[in-house]
Amino acid sequence: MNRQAQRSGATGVHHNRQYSEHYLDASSKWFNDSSSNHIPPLQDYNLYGGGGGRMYRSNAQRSFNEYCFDPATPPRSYAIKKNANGYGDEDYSPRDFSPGLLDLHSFDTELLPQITSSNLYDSEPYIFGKQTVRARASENNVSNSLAAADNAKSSNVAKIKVVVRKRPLNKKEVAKQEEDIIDTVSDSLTVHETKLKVDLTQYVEKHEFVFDAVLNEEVTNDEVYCETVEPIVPIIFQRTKATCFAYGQTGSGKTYTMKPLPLKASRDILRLMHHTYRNQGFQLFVSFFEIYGGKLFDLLNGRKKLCMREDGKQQVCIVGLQEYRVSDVETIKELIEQGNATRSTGTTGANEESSRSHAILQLAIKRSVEGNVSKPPRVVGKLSFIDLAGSERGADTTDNDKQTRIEGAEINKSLLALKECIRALDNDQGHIPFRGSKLTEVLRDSFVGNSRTVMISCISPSSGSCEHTLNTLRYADR
Ligand SMILES: Nc1ncnc2c1ncn2[C@@H]1O[C@H](COP(=O)(O)OP(=O)(O)OP(=O)(O)O)[C@@H](O)[C@H]1O
Repeated sequence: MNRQAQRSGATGVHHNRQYSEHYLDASSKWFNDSSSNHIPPLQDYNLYGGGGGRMYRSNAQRSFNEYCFDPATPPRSYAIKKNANGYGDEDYSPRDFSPGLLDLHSFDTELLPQITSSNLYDSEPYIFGKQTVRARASENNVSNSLAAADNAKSSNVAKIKVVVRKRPLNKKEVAKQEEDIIDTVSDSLTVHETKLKVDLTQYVEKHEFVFDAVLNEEVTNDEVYCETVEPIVPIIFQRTKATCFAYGQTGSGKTYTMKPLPLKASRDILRLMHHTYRNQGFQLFVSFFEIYGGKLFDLLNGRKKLCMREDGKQQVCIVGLQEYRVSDVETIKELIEQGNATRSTGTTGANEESSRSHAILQLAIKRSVEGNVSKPPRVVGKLSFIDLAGSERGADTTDNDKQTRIEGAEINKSLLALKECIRALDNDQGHIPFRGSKLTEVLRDSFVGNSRTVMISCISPSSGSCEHTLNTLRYADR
């Protein structure tokens, strides 16, 4: 009891310390400094209900949609047409889609060549007429310095960041009188593992870990976003590919953590596109697929089976994957909801099955080559969100059911391969072992070149999950 009380005290201290600093940072970045603020303030940041939203609401002044109007976007009624099963299908007009990741004649999986800040803003093909050029000159100067600031910021964003998120005890755990065995203080945490001696007396073994950030059970989804994805959003305009994934046992909070992130990121991306990078020809595309039993399924196209190929330049392409060009938050929200619904209803026993698949949502920023709109746009940067299969599923290899064993082995393979790739990236190894699994092959282009990786390790605080929690923390430990 005493220990428990002390521990919650420590957690509180950590929370205050960490986030009082963060709020200062966030406020100066987002709304206090309105003169240099390149992203307009948010109106409602709490769509999924998980976040506190307290950082943003009081300062909202303008409707976000003011910045998001793009006549090239198909009407929303076009974007989401569902059949009787609730899946999107052939009702879509082909004109609503990009060519898909595998258009062998497109440059889709290739990055645009380096664009310096100055020519990024001087690029005339997007400007219609000389008067407009002059009128926009001063605007562009401002944008120039803002982009330069983004460039400077990008060099400060760590190549790999590992964050641990502890969820609160749930009702079931409380009913079973399970204890919270995790202490968090600042960026470190301690697991108190109860063990038995040979004479059956109990003792507690402490396991200490330090990470780039430790988020305790009081931390909201908004705060998770600020700590993880928000810093990398501006740099995907600077030819960077970034990956954010959640790792942890089933029920540890991976989906709860990951679900709001793409929408929050899309809002910021659109805000940058319509403000800092206005008239620069950037386009945003969304795709959403899952890897289940080593096979790929399109979550925005009725779980259509997809296949992966490598082109002559060893660029990975996903044949037939639908990508939607989007320019407003509402459409993105609907696409994400559609994908999530497809993920869980596409197989029997929603939760059970969702923990056996890896869901990958990608936000790609593209731009036409040298302003030539007749050519397919090229990828400038990409942000991938991955809700991984439950980590303990990889251990299902002893299950009697053959299918479960095969799935378990596949998950095991992909999680190990992912860890190997991250380790290789972390050590700046020239060779990244992508071929270890479908998951890492699909992510190949997100790991090469200028990349950023954020791993969110989700843990349950309960004594009953101690072994899984230790496994998760050891996986995340660098
Ligand atoms: N930080 C949190 N605060 C409050 N509730 C949480 C938190 N994290 C998770 N939960 C709740 O715990 C339950 C399990 O979470 P979630 O479905 O995200 O787990 P998961 O790791 O994605 O599981 P699976 O691998 O089976 O998909 C959900 O009901 C979720 O709402």
